Amino acid sequence: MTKTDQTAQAAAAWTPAEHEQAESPGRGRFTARLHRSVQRVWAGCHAHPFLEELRSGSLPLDVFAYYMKQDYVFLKDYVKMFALGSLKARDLETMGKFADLLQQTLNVEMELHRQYAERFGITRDELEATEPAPVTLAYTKYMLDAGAQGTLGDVVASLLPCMWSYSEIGSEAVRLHPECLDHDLYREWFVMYSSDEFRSLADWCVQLMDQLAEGLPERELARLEERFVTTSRFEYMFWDMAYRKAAWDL
Ligand SMILES: Cc1ncc(C[n+]2csc(CCO)c2C)c(N)n1
Repeated sequence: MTKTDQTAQAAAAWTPAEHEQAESPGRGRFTARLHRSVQRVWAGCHAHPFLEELRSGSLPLDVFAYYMKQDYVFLKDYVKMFALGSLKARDLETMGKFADLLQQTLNVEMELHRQYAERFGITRDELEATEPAPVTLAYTKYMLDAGAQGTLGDVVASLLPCMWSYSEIGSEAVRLHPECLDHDLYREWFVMYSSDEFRSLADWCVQLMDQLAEGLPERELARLEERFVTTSRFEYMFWDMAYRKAAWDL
């Protein structure tokens, strides 16, 4: 069996848990539809060998370092989605929330990212000099284009898989594979993405998506769903790119 077959088999065996619960806040209506539409893709992420090995602690350090570098260039563009969120929002509360997220991610989380990377032997210069891999570039440019051309709904539908899937990956890992917290270096990654703070951020974004979808015609809902499915597929490809350390051929 090839790695891809194994991943598909593991994905089929993986059973969704918390996020399927009807009482979860904001998981009603449109976001329930979104979640259903990416079930196979997200299950593929959970079951990807990158995450399996990260959870068991057997992921080679050089593979994680490659992921960290690509993630850093990803974040540089991703935070611009928060700027677009602030620009396209119509009420002060949402404008302020996106402005806070921009400030927090750009000035606090990215600094933490630099410090964490140093523990893997990646210097700040090396991080700054990282050239985006094809998948990183395609993902961020697709997302920024969808956000720039579209409404606040397009911004949120495009950036949501990043937050929601990471929150699900972090909390499911800690719940089902508590040994993921035993690793000296990878522990921090799981602590961050399984935190209550992170979950409330994802919940806020899910609720905002539901509010924005209310009353929209099916034609627009279908476009938002397509954004959400596409960036979810890019999330899967990002894991796969990092695992294979996939870069430009020439
Ligand atoms: C490829 C990729 N996808 C998602 C995340 C997770 N993430 C990045 S920024 C952010 C919101 C602010 O913390 C979240 C959840 C990541 N790091 N890398």
